[in-house]
Amino acid sequence: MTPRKKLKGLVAATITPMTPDGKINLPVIGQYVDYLVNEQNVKNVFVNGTTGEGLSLSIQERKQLADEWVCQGKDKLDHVIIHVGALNLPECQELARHAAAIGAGGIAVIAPFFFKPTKKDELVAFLQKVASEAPEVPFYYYHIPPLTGVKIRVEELLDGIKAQIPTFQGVKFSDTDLLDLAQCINKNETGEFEFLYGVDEQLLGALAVGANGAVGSTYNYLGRQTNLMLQAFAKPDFALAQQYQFLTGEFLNFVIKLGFGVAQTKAVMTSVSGIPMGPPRLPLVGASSEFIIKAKAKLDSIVWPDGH
Ligand SMILES: CC(=O)N[C@@H]([C@@H](O)[C@H](O)[C@H](O)CO)[C@@H](O)CC(=O)C(=O)O
Repeated sequence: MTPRKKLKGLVAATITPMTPDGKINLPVIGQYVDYLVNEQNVKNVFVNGTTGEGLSLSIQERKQLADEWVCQGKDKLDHVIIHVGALNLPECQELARHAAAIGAGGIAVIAPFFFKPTKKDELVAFLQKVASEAPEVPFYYYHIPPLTGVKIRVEELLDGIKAQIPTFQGVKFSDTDLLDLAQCINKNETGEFEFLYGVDEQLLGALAVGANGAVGSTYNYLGRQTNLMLQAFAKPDFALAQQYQFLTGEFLNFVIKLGFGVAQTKAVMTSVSGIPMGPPRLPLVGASSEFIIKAKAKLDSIVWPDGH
């Protein structure tokens, strides 16, 4: 495999822009790339994941989106990771082959969650069959037990993983179990794997136990501020890093109480960036106008430590 720039820092979990009648709105992706790079200082993306409603899209739509992100991101983005997880193995494999063919910087896979793997070996066997379809592409396991219900601990999964999945590169860790994350990082003595944290409201805790970076929905519109938190942490200026985390937490705590998910993320991103993200796809339903007004007012009321 060609050596690549290590993935660290922020990764935006991309939203899938849709037209008012529910089709994929590919033409806005070029503008979206520029917005992430120029306004949010975010140069990595995770496409077709949870925020991207990947599991609500057809295989054809997922391929179109992957193509467009790779194409529009060329010479602008550092890493384009494509989520290729699905409920059945052939579709995952097809998407993995496609991601390899278009030159994606990485692929990621969630655990299948209708018939669920219950043991580590079952999960690894599934992941291995997907990874081997893209033998030159760095592979990430996407751990998101609140949505998949698959609670196999990652520190257990890591044992011997390289022998079975030579392309294994790391984990997108979307769980609040910082004990599991810390054990993974402790085992990763040589630093061969990357751990990208996925619960934005507690990223600082994950950084403290050694996460390399983060993948999340809020980095679409709070990337600039979260980057300042990463800088403060690296300095180190923990008091400043805490201020940023408290403020992003204040916003998320506010919207979570109102009811917050992918549909609401689409609405917030539309109002902050001006890029029309459109409605979500059923079974998700669009955010209410009351939510949009309150969320925007809350965001606007926050005074960030850098004065913006
Ligand atoms: C359950 C969920 O959607 N989690 C988000 C978070 O970024 C989440 O939106 C944020 O922490 C706010 O709760 C990400 O982990 C999901 C993600 O990275 C993805 O879209 O694949």
